[in-house]
Amino acid sequence: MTQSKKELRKVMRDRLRRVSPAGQTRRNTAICTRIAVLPQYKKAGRIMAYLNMPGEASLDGLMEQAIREGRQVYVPRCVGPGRMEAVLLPSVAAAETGAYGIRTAPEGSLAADPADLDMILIPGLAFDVWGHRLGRGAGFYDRFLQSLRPAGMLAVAWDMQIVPLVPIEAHDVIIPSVLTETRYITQLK
Ligand SMILES: Nc1nc2c(c(=O)[nH]1)N(C=O)[C@@H](CNc1ccc(C(=O)N[C@@H](CCC(=O)O)C(=O)O)cc1)CN2
Ligand SMILES: Nc1ncnc2c1ncn2[C@@H]1O[C@H](COP(=O)(O)OP(=O)(O)OP(=O)(O)O)[C@@H](O)[C@H]1O
Repeated sequence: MTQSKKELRKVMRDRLRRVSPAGQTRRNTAICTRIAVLPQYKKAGRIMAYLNMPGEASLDGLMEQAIREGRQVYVPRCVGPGRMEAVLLPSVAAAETGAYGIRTAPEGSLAADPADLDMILIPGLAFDVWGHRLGRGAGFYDRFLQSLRPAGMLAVAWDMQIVPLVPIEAHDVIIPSVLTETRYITQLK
């Protein structure tokens, strides 16, 4: 791994730690509202989102709403070194603590065929306007997204996570669109 990825992770962790709970809530509410009105989201019957770790935008409100609307919502479950699955979440309240202390779907939840997902909402520590993503350094999303359609992928972040340039390596998957509380940056035509 390049040293600069490591350095940027540290900078981002420090920056994200400083956001007040009220500031987080305000940003998260705006983000959930903005995703909910996207045409692509409105059409999506099978959505992969994520249960946030500290310093990530929370999609809990959006996921609850989507489940109430009868859509299938999936979240990551770590199943091996660098390998994850998308497992069906019956409700946000039903989430249990899994690997790395991250909430995930209860034991025995069905895994999706990743190719069947209409939309994949992707967390990260930092993104740039070219869709480069800095993750937590285990390569879970790079492997998971490797052979999937870019059109269904949407990165989700707070404004402060958009940086001038994310250092990338050959295996890094480009995420064609990024949504924040104020911006929607897309490479898609
Ligand atoms: N909300 C959420 N869920 C997710 C991810 C994510 O980024 N966000 N993941 C996306 O990948 C997977 C989990 N990935 C993780 C990767 C690393 C660490 C972690 O704790 N890393 C250590 C350093 C490890 C090391 O280098 O030895 C650390 O951050 O201190 C945690 C989760 C699956 N679920
Ligand atoms: N498609 C892949 N095939 C094999 N190895 C991979 C692949 N993608 C990433 N890796 C390996 O995984 C490790 C972590 O990659 P990287 O630093 O890009 O993770 P990340 O995207 O920041 O993490 P995460 O997706 O877990 O948030 C690297 O050592 C890389 O070589």
